[in-house]
Amino acid sequence: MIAVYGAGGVGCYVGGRLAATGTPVTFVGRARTASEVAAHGLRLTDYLGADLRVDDVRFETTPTGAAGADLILVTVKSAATAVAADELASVLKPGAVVVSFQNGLRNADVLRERLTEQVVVTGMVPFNVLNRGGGAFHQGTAGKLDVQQDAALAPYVGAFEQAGLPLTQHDDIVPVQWSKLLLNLNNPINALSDLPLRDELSQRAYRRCLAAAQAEALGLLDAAGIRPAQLLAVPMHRFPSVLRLPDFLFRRLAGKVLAVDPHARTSMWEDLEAGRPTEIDYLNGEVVRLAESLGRDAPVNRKLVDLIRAAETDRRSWSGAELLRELQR
Ligand SMILES: NC(=O)C1=CN([C@@H]2O[C@H](COP(=O)(O)OP(=O)(O)OC[C@H]3O[C@@H](n4cnc5c(N)ncnc54)[C@H](OP(=O)(O)O)[C@@H]3O)[C@@H](O)[C@H]2O)C=CC1
Ligand SMILES: CC(C)(CO)C(=O)C(=O)O
Repeated sequence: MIAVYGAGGVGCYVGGRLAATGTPVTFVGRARTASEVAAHGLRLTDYLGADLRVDDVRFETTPTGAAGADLILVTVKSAATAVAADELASVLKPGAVVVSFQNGLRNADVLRERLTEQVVVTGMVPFNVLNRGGGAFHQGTAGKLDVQQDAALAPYVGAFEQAGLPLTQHDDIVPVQWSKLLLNLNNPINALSDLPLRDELSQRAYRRCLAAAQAEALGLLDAAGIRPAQLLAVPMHRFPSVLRLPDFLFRRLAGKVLAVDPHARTSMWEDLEAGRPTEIDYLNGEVVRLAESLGRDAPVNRKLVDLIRAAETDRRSWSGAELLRELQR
């Protein structure tokens, strides 16, 4: 049996796709999600036109829902990982395989520290999941699932393939995680813009903010000897120059980036909207930490951390020009 621990956007979508193709899945999450799913079942759609339903969903609201699971997909937000790990430690059987399908760099380590009798594998979800409400979840952008190569995953490879979400196994997942983090540097910009991703990325001023955050991070990664993996058609080190292009050229050369669901936003926008703490410390905060470890500074990413911290208590929306000015100060 597979358990999803933290059944929200990513968990309901990935677990739902597995369940829709006949894999037994138990979802563990909050009561509000449980009642939505009890009322409507799960509906999983994607940008390619897939439209799947799961009517009979096993949804539990206590950690014991994961007891007996052979594979556990952890999909809580980063700040909730330590608590989830402690809860899992009290119910999981020895030898169970736990995959972190979370953003950031350190969630799998947090799980590993606490789940000493289980096998913890680092994973990464490259695509966007939109929670449409009423048990409906939509994959808005392309991408498969990335994981650290591990023999313990062998029994589950077929199920993911059948679900249309094959696992790409990597010898070293760290450069993949850093590349995803470079993309996630947009999360605070998107959240501060208060716009859907497509509208935000259509505007050069916001893209210049992202280019500044990425260029800063890329310089630090270079100094640290870390080479981010290539996730999309363009190598990561060329992203800032593509982002800085005028709108008409950007549309022509990187139009695919804008072919995202018109309603899709980042998970950080969802957190601000719901009044929850964000993952800013685990995303742009990692760039600030990397700078500190090198005896350097990361003023653009530090400013984005500060702006999101402020927005967590007192929210306002920023135009692209305003945000760019603030980051250049
Ligand atoms: N959304 C997206 O498009 C993408 C997100 N990601 C990453 O995936 C991870 C998950 O994100 P996302 O799915 O958006 O997050 P969500 O907030 O939608 O889902 C997480 C769910 O887990 C619940 N939860 C937290 N702690 C526990 C617990 N101890 N037991 C049971 N349930 C718990 C949360 O409830 P509560 O809110 O009450 O804490 C929430 O309902 C993050 O790291 C995110 O950055 C990666 C790619 C895309
Ligand atoms: C896929 C992406 C980059 C944007 O939705 C994301 O990871 C997030 O929202 O956290």
